[in-house]
Amino acid sequence: MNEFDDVVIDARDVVKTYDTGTVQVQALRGVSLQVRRGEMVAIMGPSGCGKTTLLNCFSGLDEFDSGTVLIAGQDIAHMPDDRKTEFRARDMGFVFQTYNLLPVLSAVENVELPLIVSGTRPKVARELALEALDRVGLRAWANQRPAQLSGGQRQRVTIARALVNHPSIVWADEPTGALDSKTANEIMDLIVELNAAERQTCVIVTHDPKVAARCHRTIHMADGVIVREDSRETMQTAAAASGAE
Ligand SMILES: Nc1ncnc2c1ncn2[C@@H]1O[C@H](COP(=O)(O)OP(=O)(O)OP(=O)(O)O)[C@@H](O)[C@H]1O
Repeated sequence: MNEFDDVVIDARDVVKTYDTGTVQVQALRGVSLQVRRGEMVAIMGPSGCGKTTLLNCFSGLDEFDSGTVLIAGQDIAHMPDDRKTEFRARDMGFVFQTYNLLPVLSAVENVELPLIVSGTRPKVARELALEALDRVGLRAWANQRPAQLSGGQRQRVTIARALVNHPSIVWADEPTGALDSKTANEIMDLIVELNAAERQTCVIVTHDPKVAARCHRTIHMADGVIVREDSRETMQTAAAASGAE
């Protein structure tokens, strides 16, 4: 672990209960995880085990009952909402399975949107958005709307939007879930390349052992807790054995 220095995500004993009024579901039952700067960590486990809940709670998108989450030393759960929003906009990028792109906006307008919302001047936002599209190989598609792009291209736009601010942490929930395996592989190439170039910390929820095999380590969850951790080498062997190579 010497190639990574400081801990940027430090979660201790996080408990999260959903209360639907009729039933209470304890989705996280005391989860602790430390992730170091520049690490790519995959979160795997059966459907309903708490992966998305972990991502939402750790990234400050959702509240939790108890425990602590420090991001770069900052206790985001207890930040005032406006500061939390600003912190997320500045330091975090989000990539979801369903692209969450606005259909009426062009690729470049989608990418610049978070910058405009956080107060960047439109001219500067446009330059940064074009530069981000360049990084994902889509500058020539800047004026196309999402419907005019393939699934892989749309996911690239989502990645450009997540990276436009050069965030220190990227949270990805099934980033390749909607893609065929060749395109999924290309998207992972891109994520790995960007991680290597910018030393972003990436937390990736995935069902795909091939995706996990590209990460530095894989955390396995079951029923709201972390049950095991595997190295990249172990996941590469597992991916190969499952025929996923
Ligand atoms: N908004 C909600 N209200 C009530 N229960 C919820 C809510 N969101 C999630 N849950 C429950 O919390 C548990 C964990 O859900 P979560 O979405 O984190 O699982 P997951 O591992 O990401 O699943 P999947 O792989 O299917 O996406 C599940 O039992 C789920 O039904």
